[in-house]
Amino acid sequence: MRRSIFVGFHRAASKSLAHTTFTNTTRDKSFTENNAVFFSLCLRWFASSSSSSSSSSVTQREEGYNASSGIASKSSSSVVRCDLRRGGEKSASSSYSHSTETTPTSSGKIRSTKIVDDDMTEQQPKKKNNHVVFVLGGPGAGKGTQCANIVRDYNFTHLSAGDLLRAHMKSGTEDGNMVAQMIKDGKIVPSAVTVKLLLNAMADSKSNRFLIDGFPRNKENRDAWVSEAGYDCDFVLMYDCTEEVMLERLLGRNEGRTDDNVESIKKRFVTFRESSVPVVEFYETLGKVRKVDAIATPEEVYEKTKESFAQFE
Ligand SMILES: Nc1ncnc2c1ncn2[C@@H]1O[C@H](COP(=O)(O)OP(=O)(O)O)[C@@H](O)[C@H]1O
Ligand SMILES: O=c1ccn([C@@H]2O[C@H](COP(=O)(O)OP(=O)(O)O)[C@@H](O)[C@H]2O)c(=O)[nH]1
Repeated sequence: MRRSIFVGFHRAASKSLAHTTFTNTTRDKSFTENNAVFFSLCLRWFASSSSSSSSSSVTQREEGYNASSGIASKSSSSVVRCDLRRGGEKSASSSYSHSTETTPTSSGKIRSTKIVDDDMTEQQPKKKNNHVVFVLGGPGAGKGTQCANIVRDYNFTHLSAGDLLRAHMKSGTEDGNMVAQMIKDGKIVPSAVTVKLLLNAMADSKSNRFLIDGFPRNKENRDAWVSEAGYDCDFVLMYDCTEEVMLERLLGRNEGRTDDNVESIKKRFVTFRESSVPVVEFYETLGKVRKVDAIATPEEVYEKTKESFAQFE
């Protein structure tokens, strides 16, 4: 990691020098040359300091960089894994900060992507043969209904994050009680809990095709997933529906759920708008979203859905 920061710094410095050299007037050339000497000394100092573990100033530089870019260091990501094994009680916001796009400067972006990639390949061997489709859409959009069709026709295993959480809340543990209250309030359960449940369910399955229904519900969920699973989804299947239609469907669902009442539904809609829509938008920037109009009949919605699964026939 230090090496990649050094390379990034070297590139940024070289770029800055090149820019200065080609744009300044002759009068400024001596200043530019002095600058070059200064930068060169800095680089030498930086390189020698990087190789010495006792240099506090370089460590501060590195920590400061990580803090501003939101990149978890190697040591912090291993702490997260320990927490997951223990039961994931740590709050999601403090556990996960892996990200590739939060770095404030453009030169930082290049460096941060490299660091994340290094961490992934070194610590998280990718399970390249797993296919994961995230199934998203507002509450009541018809995700579960369509997942049942996909499972029947394309040999996928359906993992509903909501169902896993509802089973967990019945455990009677402190964690389970917390989940029960969060579901009633339409809040998003900490990523550590949900990711652990999902990965455990996947580990128990012989399948390598998974429909993960109702997850990730926010960007933090997604980052936690990538951090722990070591890979992202193949694509996101997004069921697009109006709140009016979803409300009607939810009130007619009759599955005895604690959150299918008007008060909870309104809260779930707010959570969906504020937290889940942004994660869909994030995946849109990656070109991974396949949107399906969910207002039509279940059969019509499935006809559209099938277009995304041709590769799995
Ligand atoms: N296209 C559709 N048209 C009408 N009702 C639907 C449609 N899709 C699902 N439903 C019904 O709406 C309710 C919510 O569907 P569900 O699949 O449970 O949604 P989600 O998993 O997105 O919360 C269920 O009662 C289901 O039978
Ligand atoms: O990844 C998830 C999935 C679900 N939930 C919680 O479980 C509830 C029900 O989710 P589910 O997907 O079962 O139902 P939907 O609201 O989509 O119909 C949500 O409102 C959240 O409180 C969560 O916190 N994280």
